[in-house]
Amino acid sequence: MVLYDLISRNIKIKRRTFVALGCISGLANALVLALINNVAENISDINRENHILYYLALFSLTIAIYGLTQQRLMTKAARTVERAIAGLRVELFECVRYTELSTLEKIGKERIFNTLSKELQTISQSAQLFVIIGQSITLVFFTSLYIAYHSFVAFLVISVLIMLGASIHRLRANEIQKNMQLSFESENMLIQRLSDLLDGFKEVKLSVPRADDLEQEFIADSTRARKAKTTTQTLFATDFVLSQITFFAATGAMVFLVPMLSNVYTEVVIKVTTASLFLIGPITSIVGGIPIYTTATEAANNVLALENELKQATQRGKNKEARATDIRTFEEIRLEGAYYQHNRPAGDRPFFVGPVDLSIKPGQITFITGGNGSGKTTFIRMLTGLYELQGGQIMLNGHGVSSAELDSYRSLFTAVFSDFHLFKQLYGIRVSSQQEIDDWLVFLEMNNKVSVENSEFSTTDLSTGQRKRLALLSTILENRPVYIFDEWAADQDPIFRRKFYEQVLPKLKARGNTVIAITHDDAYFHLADVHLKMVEGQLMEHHTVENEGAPS
Ligand SMILES: Nc1ncnc2c1ncn2[C@@H]1O[C@H](COP(=O)(O)OP(=O)(O)OP(=O)(O)O)[C@@H](O)[C@H]1O
Repeated sequence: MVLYDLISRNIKIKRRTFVALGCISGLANALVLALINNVAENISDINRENHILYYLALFSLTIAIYGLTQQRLMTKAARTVERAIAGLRVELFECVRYTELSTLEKIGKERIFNTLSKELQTISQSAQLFVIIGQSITLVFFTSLYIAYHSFVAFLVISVLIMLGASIHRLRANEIQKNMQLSFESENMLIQRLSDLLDGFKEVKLSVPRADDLEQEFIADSTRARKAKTTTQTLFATDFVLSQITFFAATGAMVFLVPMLSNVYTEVVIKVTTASLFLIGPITSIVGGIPIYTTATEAANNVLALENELKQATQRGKNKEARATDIRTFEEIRLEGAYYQHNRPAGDRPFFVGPVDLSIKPGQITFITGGNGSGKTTFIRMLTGLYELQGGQIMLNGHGVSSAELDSYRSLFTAVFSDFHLFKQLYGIRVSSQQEIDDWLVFLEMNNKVSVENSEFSTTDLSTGQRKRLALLSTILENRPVYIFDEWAADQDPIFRRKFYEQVLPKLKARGNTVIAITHDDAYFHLADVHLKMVEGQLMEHHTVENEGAPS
């Protein structure tokens, strides 16, 4: 049901149309059986009375009705499921978009990739299966009615055996689900190992032991996935064989058992036996479809679990319609007792930043220094609202920023993080003049390498320092009130580094922009209006630290 609920929650499924089409095609299918039985039984009479053409026409008409309704049914099912999947894809994308950074860090990229690609595809592949299973159930129903009409005892025997077959499957459903979950988790790990290989390809190429270890881990995960999948498939295969045996037992019961249990004529035995043989197709479809259905149900469970986790702790997720407003100016950003603690594995020493009390004024240039792991990046994420504070608050122009206002608050900032991502397309940046872009490209000494056309960089296949210049250009074109740079100049040559500190930052300041830069370039410390230092999660004025002789 979870699968049906997931598919139907955003689109209106025309159940009546599906049921009507399914009944017609199932009935037509059963009629084919009745016609064949009838003609075979009375062939000499039919020939004698010249009725063969009449039966042939009826037979053709029944097949045509079956073909048309079946085709409509399958097309409709595919359309419905694909529309639902497309909606789900966008919904999950939005869930990721609206979730918090801390939630995303907890969930991990691999699971999101796996769910958005493989799991949705699994659900999509099950579309035709719904029809085939639905239609097979209809056919089993009509054929059973046909059998019941001729012999109620035969009908009872068939029903008992079909129920027996279904119970065998139900008994093992838990074990199957457990193994499917195990294979999903192993596949997430496989994606992580593959990302390690691709993202760290250079490092892997340089070190055979690293490559060996990575491959060993990959093989171990792959073996785990294989074992879980093989166990699942073995369970399915046994189910399949048992259900086939049950079915053969049912057909055998028609000739061996039914005549013993009731006084039926030979022609009735022939009819119910033929009818039960006619059940082979639909019952095989149902039993064969169970693995796909179960896999798709498990995929639906994984989609829902991910969606729930993404939505958790996302207050704004509930209110997506309330779009953030762009804030283009501010008088003061103040942190009051701001505090954030990272989730750490049990037993690890907790790490927290804060409480931080700080005031940032427009046009100010603030430098933040501090040792590795002292909490500078964490602090920047707190300040920009990327991490929701666990204590204290952010005050904007004297008013506390609520959770619901965080999206708007974040629009104050633009940033080049140390692990920045360069978007080839200038998403969300509306530049009024091409001249402005070209001028900046010249200023950043990138005009001979890159051009911007249709809001897109002509290339991003550049050196790290050059890519950082393009990331800087994107932020400049964005023109937000506050600029965040996390060790921006670390990858620049000395000449451009100087240009960054002595020309770019003053240019931004002259434009009225505020700059907060994490930096270790002590040659330029004098350019800062405010100089702060982070020491083990505690933010303090730089001279205070120097006076106390704290470690750097
Ligand atoms: N996502 C995370 N989950 C758990 N702990 C984290 C996470 N990110 C950082 N930490 C921990 O927080 C501490 C501070 O990290 P942070 O990145 O803020 O330091 P930093 O001063 O920016 O360091 P660096 O100069 O090396 O970039 C580190 O001890 C780190 O282990």
